[in-house]
Amino acid sequence: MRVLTVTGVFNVQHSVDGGELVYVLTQASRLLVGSSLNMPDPSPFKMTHGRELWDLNDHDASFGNLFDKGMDADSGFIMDFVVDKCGDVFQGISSLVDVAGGLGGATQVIAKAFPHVECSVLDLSHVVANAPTGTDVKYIVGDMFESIPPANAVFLKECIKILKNCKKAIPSKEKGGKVIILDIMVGAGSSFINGAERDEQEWKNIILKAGFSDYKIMPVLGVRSIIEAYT
Ligand SMILES: C[S@@+](CC[C@H](N)C(=O)[O-])C[C@H]1O[C@@H](n2cnc3c(N)ncnc32)[C@H](O)[C@@H]1O
Repeated sequence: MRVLTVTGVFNVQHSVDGGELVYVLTQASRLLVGSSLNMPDPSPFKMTHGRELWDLNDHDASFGNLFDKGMDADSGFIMDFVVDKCGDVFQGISSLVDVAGGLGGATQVIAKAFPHVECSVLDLSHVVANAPTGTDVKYIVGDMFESIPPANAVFLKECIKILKNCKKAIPSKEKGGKVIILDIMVGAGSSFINGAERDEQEWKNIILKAGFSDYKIMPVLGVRSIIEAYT
């Protein structure tokens, strides 16, 4: 809700009795609302397609392809800003694996900007099958829940479920190891992931709970930030 408030979809008001915050529609979000505000369960996506998003990607090749290309385009766009504003993050790294990196839109930008970094993408077989060939990026088929190939740095964009696995794949901070997370952050450091909002304190909790000892946050563009986590 905080993301939607910052981006103008809702306004926040205090309730008349001064108690809980109340979210109200803005002129923009009124355009999105039909006759009812009730959100159906199962989700509209599942009702339309018969499966949740991630399920469909695997079962419908043309939909999966479209989704992967969309993510790829978004990664290419945002990574130009990351390299420009937070390029230091990739200095001193010798190898990097982009976990669940899709078609490698982000990794391709990193590989071009930092040719000394040996870059790989880890993703599922049906995604890697469509990955570009003839580039400096290596594509690895694998399951991030099982294991992550060892690298100096692990890169995650919009996929933080497997932080503990990522920690196992990198060396210590002293040896240059880090996990680099690119995700959405709003306002004074809160973020939105798969429907959950996280402010800086919540990020800190997640990172420390995953066993990391320290972290650093750098804003990139709009609501996106880079978060570095160290062992
Ligand atoms: C939201 S997309 C993100 C793609 C890419 N990181 C980006 O931002 O452009 C999620 C990716 O996770 C991959 N994925 C899902 N489950 C996975 C698993 N168990 N192991 C490896 N990759 C997985 C999907 O195939 C998909 O490419």
